[in-house]
Amino acid sequence: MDHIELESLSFEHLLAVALESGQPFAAWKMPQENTQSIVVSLQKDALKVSADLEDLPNGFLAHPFQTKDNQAYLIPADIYYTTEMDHIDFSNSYDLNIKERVEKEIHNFDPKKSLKRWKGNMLKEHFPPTSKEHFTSIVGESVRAMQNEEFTKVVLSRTKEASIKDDFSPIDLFQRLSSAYPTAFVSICYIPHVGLWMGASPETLISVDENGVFKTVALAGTQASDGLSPKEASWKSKEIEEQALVSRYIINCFKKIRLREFEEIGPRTVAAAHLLHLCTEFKVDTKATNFPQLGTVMLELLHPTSAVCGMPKEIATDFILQNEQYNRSIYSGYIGPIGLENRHHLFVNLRCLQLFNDHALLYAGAGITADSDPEKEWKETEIKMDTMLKHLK
Ligand SMILES: C=C(O[C@@H]1C=C(C(=O)O)C=C[C@H]1O)C(=O)O
Repeated sequence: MDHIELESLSFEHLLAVALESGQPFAAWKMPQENTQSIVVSLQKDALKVSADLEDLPNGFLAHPFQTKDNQAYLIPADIYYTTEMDHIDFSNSYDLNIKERVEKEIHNFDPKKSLKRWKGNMLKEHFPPTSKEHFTSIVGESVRAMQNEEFTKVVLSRTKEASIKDDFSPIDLFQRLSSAYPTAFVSICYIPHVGLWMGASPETLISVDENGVFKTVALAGTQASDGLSPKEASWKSKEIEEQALVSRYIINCFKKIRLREFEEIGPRTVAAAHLLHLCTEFKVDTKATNFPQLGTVMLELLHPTSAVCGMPKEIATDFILQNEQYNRSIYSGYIGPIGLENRHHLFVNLRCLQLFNDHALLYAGAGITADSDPEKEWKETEIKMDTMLKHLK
């Protein structure tokens, strides 16, 4: 990496430049950390890649829920900056002319002016939002199929429109989410043809830290916290079974690769915004097990987990594709930084929304089993959407 020193540069300044530019970019804040980071690509489009963490350039990866070619979008870190740095890193692959032009653009940009241009880069249309009638009817249909033992679990999701004010600023929303949700992965990412997405995810799909420690979690079961702390929560057998199913799914993935040296912690109750979930954490020391590529291997095996898809995976996927009547795009896919700071951290893209020029589209789903009640599952998607909705206004 080469770098330029910039006086009076702020994270928000760079985020504003990226947002107005129409270039692919992503900015984020990790759970339990205050640092905010941003990568910007200097190419017009994101790269289409297979999610091979060992071979990819550093950047931000975004994988849809479902794809025909199993490819992810990569926003390479041509420009990288965090609130811990006193300079911007430029990837070596660009010549001096481009660096100077970009540097000038950043200097001349007035971040105090209200942002408008970004709206012109938004997608123009989307599938109609899901009606309550449709959602509850497909939940009912899946419950009947599960009572007939056709499958065990399916996660059904839906969308909802919410208006935004004329002077709505994605940057202000990012800052509100960052301070409201210290334990979430707060992110904003723009990919041409995929759109501008923002979210506050509570769920790691996989991470590999700078010491080679691999982690994944089984997160499922949902209740409104209603003022209860995680320690005070109690769970019904439906949620306990639903979460155990996700844990079993992960253990099965370890079994497929004959990996026995994993540590299992939980299940415990964890808080995510105003919600509580059950969570089991799985850890592997990839150095001690001599398995440096475990992150890539598990990513391929895990996604989509039964926390967002179902069991068995193929039947649940078919049920989702045939019944939801919209395209999930990167909702319930995975997103996150790879390679930067010598670590990878990919999160399930949940508690998120997609921005259009005059409104937002919220996404949420709920795990359905043979015991589910359609009305309650609708309610569960409503309270999940509140994570973003509360801060949109
Ligand atoms: C599908 C979502 O969340 C997932 C489903 C959960 C559940 O069914 O209880 C809980 C946490 C997440 O793994 C979502 O937020 O949209």
